Amino acid sequence: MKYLIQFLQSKKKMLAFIILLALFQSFGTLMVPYFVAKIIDKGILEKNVPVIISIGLQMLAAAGITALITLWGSYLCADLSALTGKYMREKLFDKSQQLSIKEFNHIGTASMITRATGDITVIQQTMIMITQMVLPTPLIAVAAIVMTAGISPDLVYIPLTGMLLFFIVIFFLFKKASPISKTIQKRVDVVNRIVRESIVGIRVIRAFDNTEYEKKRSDDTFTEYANNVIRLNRTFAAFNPLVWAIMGLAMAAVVWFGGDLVLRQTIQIGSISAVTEYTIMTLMFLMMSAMVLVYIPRMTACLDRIQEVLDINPEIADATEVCEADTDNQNKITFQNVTFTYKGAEEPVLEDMNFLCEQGKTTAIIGGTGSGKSTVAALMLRLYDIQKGQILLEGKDIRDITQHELRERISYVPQKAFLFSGTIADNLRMGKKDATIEELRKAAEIAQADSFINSLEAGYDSPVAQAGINFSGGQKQRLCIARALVKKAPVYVFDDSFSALDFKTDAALRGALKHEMRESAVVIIAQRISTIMDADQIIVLDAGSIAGVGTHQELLKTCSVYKEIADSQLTEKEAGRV
Ligand SMILES: Nc1ncnc2c1ncn2[C@@H]1O[C@H](COP(=O)(O)OP(=O)(O)OP(=O)(O)O)[C@@H](O)[C@H]1O
Repeated sequence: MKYLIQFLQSKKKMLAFIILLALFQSFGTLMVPYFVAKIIDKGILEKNVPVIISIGLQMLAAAGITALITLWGSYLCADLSALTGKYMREKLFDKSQQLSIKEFNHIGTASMITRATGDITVIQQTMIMITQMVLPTPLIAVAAIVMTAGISPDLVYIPLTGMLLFFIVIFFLFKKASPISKTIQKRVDVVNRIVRESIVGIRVIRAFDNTEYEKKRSDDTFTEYANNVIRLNRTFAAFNPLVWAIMGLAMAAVVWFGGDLVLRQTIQIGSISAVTEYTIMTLMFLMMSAMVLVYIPRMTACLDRIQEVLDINPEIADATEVCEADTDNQNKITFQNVTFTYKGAEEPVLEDMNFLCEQGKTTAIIGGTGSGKSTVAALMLRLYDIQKGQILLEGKDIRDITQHELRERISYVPQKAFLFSGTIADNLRMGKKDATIEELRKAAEIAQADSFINSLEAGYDSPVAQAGINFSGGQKQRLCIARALVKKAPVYVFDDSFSALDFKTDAALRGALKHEMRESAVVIIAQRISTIMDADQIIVLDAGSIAGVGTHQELLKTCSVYKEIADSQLTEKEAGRV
């Protein structure tokens, strides 16, 4: 609720104007019964045609003006609701960019998507309903009571009793509907997760012939959701006839008691029609409000879920006093006694790591699955903060420079090749918005992607589907490498980025990289020895510790872990031992 209040405070004038329009709308709505009463009493009963015409015209004008005011109010309400959605989505997006990977994972992708889409839509729709249906209700109720009292104080008890009965019904309705509304919103998260998994994992589901199991899983989830919605609708099904009964009783009471007053000549006959209309109108607005109010627990549940994300204090934040990296420093990345443990893990994933990546040199990191290679890359980018030691970029602790500067100075190719929808050129320009087509071509040539891009009909303007699914694994990897190369940076990190390339392309790419990257430090993480055997230094990781550092030939002699990997992958001749 805090963020909604914050937003509404910034839109005070607009809100005040909407309330003012609601006031006029309520007044205008109540004017119609007033004119009807007057037409009956002064025109029809007295057979005075000019009065009928004159009051009829006044009535027409009042109805027309009220309609225009209502239209204006609706327009502003829709605007306010759209702006609320925009504000909340922008805030959520900004926050999602600040959260650490751990914090993001804690919320979960499916839930994050539901919060940014469905939850905000619920808030927007409920806001429109509140401003249009709930806001005028107290104004109409008070004005109707006052106007009824003006006609006859004796008849005031009828709308008051009607309202009292109505509130009793509402109280029980709320008690039953609120928990169901809250449950429905929670179930939406589960529905989204199941739908997302069954769409993203469609290939695996089909490959494992798991369709029946998935169908049952989604059926159960959808049924649970539907059952809750049915329960809510049933509750309302009982509500509607009750309210209509109250309205009918109120009308009968007005005619009964009003008729008696007319016979005693205390009020005129037209007044009965006015009081009936006031009573019905008040109860109708109350009924609409009640229907909207049932959505409020759902809206507050959505607001709470958004607030939960926005209130997270990102664990990785820039220091209050930051310094700039020393661009002349040749020691591009330094790990000094680095120890890192993932939250919740018992053992450190990396322990007491020391190494240096120098300008113009290629540092390779090799090791078995789960030995901590990708974690090293993540730590360089400060996706996690280390518990012990220091990581330096150009001589400065990465916690002392801004995250923006750090990530500006490192160009990174992730292990899992990911492309965004758009064109190839859009994707390549991610790290350098103003890169010329020549720059794109050059990067693609180094990444061995130029020839396949040129073979496409639209070349660099060829469309990339969502997540790059219209490209093969190897093509995606080459495009991701080209994307990283377009960005000029003193440090390049390739996290297992050559794994989907054939040996020939891998070799051609490494040759081109060596030639082009003389001014930068290059870090290549790999599982294949052939990818890294000509690196200037190779770091061998074994269960989070450095088992050896040196060149290929040195490690063959000194590091048993490396020798084991080499023996399993290369022939004697390939390993350079003969
Ligand atoms: N977000 C995480 N939370 C907890 N543990 C993690 C997380 N990411 C990785 N790990 C654990 O840290 C260890 C090292 O993972 P890492 O991804 O760095 O290994 P890797 O050497 O790159 O493996 P691979 O070659 O299979 O990609 C693994 O045991 C893994 O289970």
